[in-house]
Amino acid sequence: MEANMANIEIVYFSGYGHTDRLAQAVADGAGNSARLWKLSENGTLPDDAWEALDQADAILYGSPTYMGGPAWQFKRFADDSSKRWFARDWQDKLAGGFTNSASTNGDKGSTLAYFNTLASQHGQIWVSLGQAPSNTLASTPSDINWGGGSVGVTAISPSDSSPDQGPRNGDLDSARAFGARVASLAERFAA
Ligand SMILES: Cc1cc2nc3c(=O)[nH]c(=O)nc-3n(C[C@H](O)[C@H](O)[C@H](O)COP(=O)(O)O)c2cc1C
Repeated sequence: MEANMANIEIVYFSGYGHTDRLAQAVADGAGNSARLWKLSENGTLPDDAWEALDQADAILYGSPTYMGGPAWQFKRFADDSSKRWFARDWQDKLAGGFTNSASTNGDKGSTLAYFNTLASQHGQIWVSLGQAPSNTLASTPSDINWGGGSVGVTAISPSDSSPDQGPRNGDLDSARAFGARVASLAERFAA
C-alpha cells in the first residue's frame, strides 16, 4: 500500500465461495489500498484484522444473504465490534456494503439495511452504490447493476451456480465500480 493512499478494509463472510468472488471484485476496484478480511467459519478475525479496521479510512461490510439477513458469522463480528462502539473508534470512517444471494430479490435489502445500521451505530458515513440500474427490456446479467439496487452491491448467484458461474459479469462490474467509488471518496476524505 502506498503511503498516501487511503486504507480500505473489507470484512466479509462467504460460506460457499460466491461472496468471495464479489468481495474480490470490490477489492480489485478499490485498488492497492484495499485489503480483504474474511471471517472464519466461527465468525472471528485475527488481531491484525481488528488493528487494520481501527486504522481504516473506510470499512466495507459483505455477506451472503441467508434467511433474509447477513450470515450469523457476520452478526458475531458485528457484536464483537461493540468494544469499538463504546470507544467510538470507527466514528467518521466511510462505510459501505455488498451482498449476494440466489434469488433476484432474495431479501438482500434486509442485509444491506443491517450493514447500514451497523455503520450508523459506529458513526460511520455510508457510501451508496452510485450506479444507475440496468432495467430495460434489453438488460441482461452481463449489465452493470442488473439487480437495480442503490444502497449497496446486490449480486445474484443462481442457486445451482458454482462460484465460477455466479455472481455474473454485470454484478462483478458493479462490485468493481463500487470499490473504485469508495477508493475515490476515501482519498478525498483522507486528504
Ligand atoms: C442458510 C442459507 C440461507 C439462504 N437464504 C437465502 C435468502 O434468504 N435469499 C436468497 O435469495 N438466497 C438465500 N440463500 C442462497 C445463498 O444466498 C446463495 O447460495 C449465495 O450465493 C451463497 O453465497 P456464498 O457462496 O458466499 O455462501 C441461502 C443459502 C443458505 C445456505
